[in-house]
Amino acid sequence: MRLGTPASNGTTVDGAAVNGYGTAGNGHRKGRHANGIGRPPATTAANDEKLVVAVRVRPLKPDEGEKILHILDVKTIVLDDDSDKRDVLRQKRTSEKQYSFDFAFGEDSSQEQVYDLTTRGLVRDVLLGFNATVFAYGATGAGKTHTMVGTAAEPGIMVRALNDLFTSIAGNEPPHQVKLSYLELYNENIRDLLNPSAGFLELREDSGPLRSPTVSGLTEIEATSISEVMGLLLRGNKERTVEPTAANRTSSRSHALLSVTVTQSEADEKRTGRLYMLDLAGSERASVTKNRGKRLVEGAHINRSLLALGNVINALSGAGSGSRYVNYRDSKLTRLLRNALSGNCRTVMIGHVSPAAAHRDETRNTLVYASRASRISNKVEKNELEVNWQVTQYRDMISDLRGEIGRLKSKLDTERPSSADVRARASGTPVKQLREQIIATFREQMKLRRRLMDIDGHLMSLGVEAERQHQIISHWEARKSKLYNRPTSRPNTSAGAENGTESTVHEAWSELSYIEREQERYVALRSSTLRELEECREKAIGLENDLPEQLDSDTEREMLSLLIRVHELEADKVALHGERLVESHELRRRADMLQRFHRQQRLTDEIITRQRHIIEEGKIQLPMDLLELYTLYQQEIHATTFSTDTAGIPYSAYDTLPPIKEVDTILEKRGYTAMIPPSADTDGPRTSTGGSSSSNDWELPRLQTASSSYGQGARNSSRTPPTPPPVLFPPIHRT
Ligand SMILES: Nc1ncnc2c1ncn2[C@@H]1O[C@H](COP(=O)(O)OP(=O)(O)OP(=O)(O)O)[C@@H](O)[C@H]1O
Repeated sequence: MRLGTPASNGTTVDGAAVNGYGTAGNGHRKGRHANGIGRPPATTAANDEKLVVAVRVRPLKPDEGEKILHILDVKTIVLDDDSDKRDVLRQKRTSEKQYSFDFAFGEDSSQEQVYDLTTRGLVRDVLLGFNATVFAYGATGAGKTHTMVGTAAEPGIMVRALNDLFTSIAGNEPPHQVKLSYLELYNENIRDLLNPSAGFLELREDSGPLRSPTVSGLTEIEATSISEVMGLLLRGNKERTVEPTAANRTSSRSHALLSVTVTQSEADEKRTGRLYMLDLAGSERASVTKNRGKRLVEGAHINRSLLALGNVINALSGAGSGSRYVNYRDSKLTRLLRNALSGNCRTVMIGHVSPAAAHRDETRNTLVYASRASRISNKVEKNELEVNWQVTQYRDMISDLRGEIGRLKSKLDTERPSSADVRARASGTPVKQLREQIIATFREQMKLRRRLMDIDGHLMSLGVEAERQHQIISHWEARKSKLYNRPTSRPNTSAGAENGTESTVHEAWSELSYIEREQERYVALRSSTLRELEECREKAIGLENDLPEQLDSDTEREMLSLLIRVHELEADKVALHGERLVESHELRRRADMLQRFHRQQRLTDEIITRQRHIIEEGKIQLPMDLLELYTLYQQEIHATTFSTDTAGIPYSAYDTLPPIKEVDTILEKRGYTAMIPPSADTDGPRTSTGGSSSSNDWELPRLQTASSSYGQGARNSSRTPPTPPPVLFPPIHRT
């Protein structure tokens, strides 16, 4: 079954429509919510929701010696990183590095503080119908289990969240349904912690375009009280694979995922939110854990899955140049977390570090990892709220009208009790038949319209997904220079992939084939639905045309016209919903396109800049026409100097533009000189922020080479010592 859904037969439901892992909570309604919290309709389309990143420092143990970490303020951690001291050239530089996060928790932070600032809000969101995830990351022995599970005296996030949840829903009408599932991922095998005898469970992906993860046969238990839910949690925790290692006497050797689903049903509405709480196994170095044999194999699995998670975080955070394919398939952990990291879910990551000098490397890695993670943003589709809110308004209007019809109906009955003939006709005559036929055709129309809307929505998702796959393929082709050297053709799938990148492209092609087949199927479905709808509409018009001749009184006419109006409004409501959906899809498509253009532009700028350095260094005489083109290009740069880029960052390329004297001269003649700032050394070594940590393993090498001396430094090389290269315009990684 899909992770966290009650189905037990392994079947899946369409993520967008029902309860897919990581998909948006789906029951929204107007005004007050069940927990009494009112939420105004969101006014934006899909919102970029940054992943919230917190880091917690565990207390230093008595035998751990020197401390290398301290908390500067509520957001900043300072690491005394002596790695630079080993570097003779950098010995004079400060060895302290600052890392900033959404929250920094010191050694004396309490379980309550950590819960309040990281997870309490998520519980509220889940009750509003959103999905949310909180996960603990860090080296082995850094305090993850302490934060997530805790002890009886100091309960952790899982216990507090469940407590909060039950307190919030107590006494609510209609009552909430709370379901719990708890699994562990041990050596790439999934075990049901609530039913360990079930053996290893299979992780599947459903057939929808979102490919939502589904764990086949996972138990989901309904809990009606806090004591029941605590019993389940305790039971699950006892089943976790925990072993002593040299680094931690009670080291969790598995990743544990607790999923809590909260549903509230009222009339025909259903609101579902999910909270995922994840205690990851610790990243570790064999030399620290002194692991051998089985422990070493476990460690390798843990590290592999965490590396895959690191790569996903790296790719999602946009590190390196250009867009990168986000490969979730390298481990079950990333496949399980796919929607939590990239989908429609609010996510909080709590990094854990030890303050001891002995764990310096692990600590630095975690801090860099967490810095990367803080660049990720998730799209949480609040727009659904807005659409649903408007739909609810229509529904209110319709129910008002229905009330009016009821009143009219009784008026009709009471005002004409004496006329037996009229009564007889009203209860079994053409007017009644007509009315029923009209209702039936409208209902049919509604059904068809809804179907059409679903089809359109699905087709659009497929279109967006196809575009994404095309993008992956064209990146790969560009990298391989295939765009220029040979015609594009689909790789021979039977030949097998040569390397990791190619296998990614093979996946993209197969995904694309699947999408194309789906598109064909849905286009055919759309045409037949449209045909049916047209027939139904014609039938309704025919019935309406018959009406006036059959009606005897003004009240009857009024009643029927109101009836029709009700259905018209219902039709408008569905159409509005559809249009909104179309708009939000279109916005997403355009945002993707803009991003793509933006990346292209940055690449072009980078290429031009590099070429200009070569020209500068080689003192190459430019042909006049190229000089003219450079001049035009420079003018364009001027024109956009004070504009804003798509990410809202003022786009100012000129301050980093390496000057070409001839172009500058031409510009000067055209009156632009005043706008050219002096060439500045803007890319000096940055050592004091986490995001720019030089010890970042994931960062791709910068495009400019350290050996190239250019700009002011190059031209004045006889007078001044070489300076570090300025940032080329515009920095590519700023997207
Ligand atoms: N904030 C804290 N306050 C007090 N004790 C802590 C804190 N954090 C961790 N500890 C203690 O440190 C030890 C290691 O912590 P814990 O087991 O939570 O680490 P872990 O990161 O989950 O390790 P592993 O990945 O090996 O499971 C435990 O004895 C725990 O009680």
